[in-house]
Amino acid sequence: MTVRFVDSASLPTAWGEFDMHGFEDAQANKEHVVLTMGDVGNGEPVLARVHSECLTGDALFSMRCDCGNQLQAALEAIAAEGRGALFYLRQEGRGIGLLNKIRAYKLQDAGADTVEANERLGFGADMRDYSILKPMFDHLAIDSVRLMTNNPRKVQALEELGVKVVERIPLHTHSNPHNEKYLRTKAGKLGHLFG
Ligand SMILES: Nc1nc2c(ncn2[C@@H]2O[C@H](COP(=O)(O)OP(=O)(O)OP(=O)(O)O)[C@@H](O)[C@H]2O)c(=O)[nH]1
Repeated sequence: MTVRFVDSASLPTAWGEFDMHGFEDAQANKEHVVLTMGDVGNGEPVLARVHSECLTGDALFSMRCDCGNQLQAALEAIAAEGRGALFYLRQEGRGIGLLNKIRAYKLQDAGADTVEANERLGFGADMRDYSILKPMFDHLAIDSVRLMTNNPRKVQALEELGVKVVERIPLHTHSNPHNEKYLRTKAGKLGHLFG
């Protein structure tokens, strides 16, 4: 893994002023970003969100998933505390990429669920690799977090990297007719904790 810190700048947002840190994975040709607020390196557990890229949900207002709402809720929660970190990982489509996600959506339009669609395309249900987080946590001197997620595998992945997850904070957003099946499948097949 060759992720390296590149640079920082301020990022004013609707939820307040964040510091934006760039990381480059030259090997994978990926650029990742971390937004922080407050002193995250002081040894106290950090309110954190590890968010995988979802262009459709995060930027194009899609209601097929819960990604955009979770992203906003996480930034709001960090701003409300005045301290925290959002790790925005370029792992679109649970690691299969944007074009394959569009192919997966087409299969879902024809009746497949989100896991079956991945499998029909020859992928596992979740192709993400969280090891890219390690150099980011090290650079920011964060070793323990209160993690906003419904995904127990994310908690496990961080623990395996040596980051202590002192608390898992559920991140539930409103469902809608377009994402109900997707959320049911995440709970039923991917182990996400809802309710
Ligand atoms: N392959 C595939 N990826 C999807 C689909 N819907 C959303 N995604 C991707 O799923 C990922 C969701 O990432 P996160 O919100 O960080 O993680 P999560 O596993 O849902 O867990 P939480 O922390 O509880 O949100 C993003 O990369 C989305 O692009 C889908 O139907 N198929």
